[in-house]
Amino acid sequence: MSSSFRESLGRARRWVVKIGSAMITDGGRGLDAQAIGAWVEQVAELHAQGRELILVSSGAVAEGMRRLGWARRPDTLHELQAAAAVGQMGLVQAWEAAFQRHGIRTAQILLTHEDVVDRQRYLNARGTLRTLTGLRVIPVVNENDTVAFEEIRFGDNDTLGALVANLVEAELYVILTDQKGMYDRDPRQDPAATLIDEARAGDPALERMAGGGAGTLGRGGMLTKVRAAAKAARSGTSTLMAWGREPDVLRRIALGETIGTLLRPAQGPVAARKQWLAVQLQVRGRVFIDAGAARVLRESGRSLLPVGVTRVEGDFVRGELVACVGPDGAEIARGLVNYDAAAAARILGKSSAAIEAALGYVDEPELIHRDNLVLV
Ligand SMILES: Nc1ncnc2c1ncn2[C@@H]1O[C@H](COP(=O)(O)OP(=O)(O)O)[C@@H](O)[C@H]1O
Ligand SMILES: N[C@@H](CCC(=O)OP(=O)(O)O)C(=O)O
Repeated sequence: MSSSFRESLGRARRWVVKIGSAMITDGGRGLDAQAIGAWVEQVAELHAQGRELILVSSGAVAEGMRRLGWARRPDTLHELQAAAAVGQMGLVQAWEAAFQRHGIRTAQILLTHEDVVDRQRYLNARGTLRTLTGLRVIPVVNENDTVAFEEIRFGDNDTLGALVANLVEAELYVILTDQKGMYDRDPRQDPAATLIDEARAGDPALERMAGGGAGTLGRGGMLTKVRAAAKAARSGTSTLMAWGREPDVLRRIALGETIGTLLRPAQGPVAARKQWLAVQLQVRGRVFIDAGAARVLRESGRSLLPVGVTRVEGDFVRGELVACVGPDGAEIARGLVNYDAAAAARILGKSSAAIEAALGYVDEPELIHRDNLVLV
């Protein structure tokens, strides 16, 4: 069962890949261009297969420390922020240069905690990330260290990566770190520690096995990774922790190979995503549907096709949440819409086969896919 799950996970379309400070700076010796080149080559390959990838890259503080000649992670917030500001320049330069060799554009996204917890900003960040991946750009995300106050800092990029996975509803969250995965205890403390192949994300036993306090470069250690996996699971995202220097690590994950530690969500992605969208998102518009469509949504749990829609209201973009309202004015369901308001207005009442003639392109035959639809 596990290996077939790995195989299906390998086919995941949307990935968030987080790379820790120790990995990217070769233990603090400076940005490791060779390692970056190897990851980028693999990301470019997965990207060419039509997948969407978002990188969460640590290393700004570590690279800043190196550039400033500091051997020890500073204690004061302003020194940390200064180091991050210096190092972030090198970080994005390194990613951009490596992706340029494959003709792939990159974008820098710096996020604070507020960008994810505030609904308006949340939608903004989500919309921007989705637009970028839609444009086939690879976003490179880091915490906005220079403006984040101590109390609102993500504090570690493991958590930031999980929240980004929630934002874009990624199927897979890969954490590349300096260990082969998660062990039953800290392998630095006890070389007899054994690697965990698979566990349930959020299992409290995992926290007891995870050591906190990372080395001089990173912040999180294993505890934040375990907690991040639990957060990622809220959107049905599976987390896979693996060694960043493992040859062909991303390619092999994509092939479904058993590598690293897999932390699986208890709920399947569909159920988790439905729950997530019901509580997290704001309704951006309404689509009015006819009696036939209302019946199939209620009774057969099917997707909403444009043919059953009579009118649209609101200014939504693709991927946003809209309410489906029946002929009697009552809300029947909510779901993530596959077309923006203008396109939806042009295809309403039409059969799915007629979408291309109306728009000149087809994103999806459904207006709202049943996986993204919750009855209310
Ligand atoms: N149970 C565990 N399994 C694996 N690593 C652990 C465990 N407990 C603590 N660790 C430590 O966590 C470290 C990885 O975390 P961290 O240094 O924050 O890396 P990163 O920079 O990739 O986020 C490992 O080097 C290891 O010493
Ligand atoms: N924003 C910080 C992230 C620090 C951090 O979380 O590091 P890590 O635990 O190595 O992922 C930086 O770029 O240095």
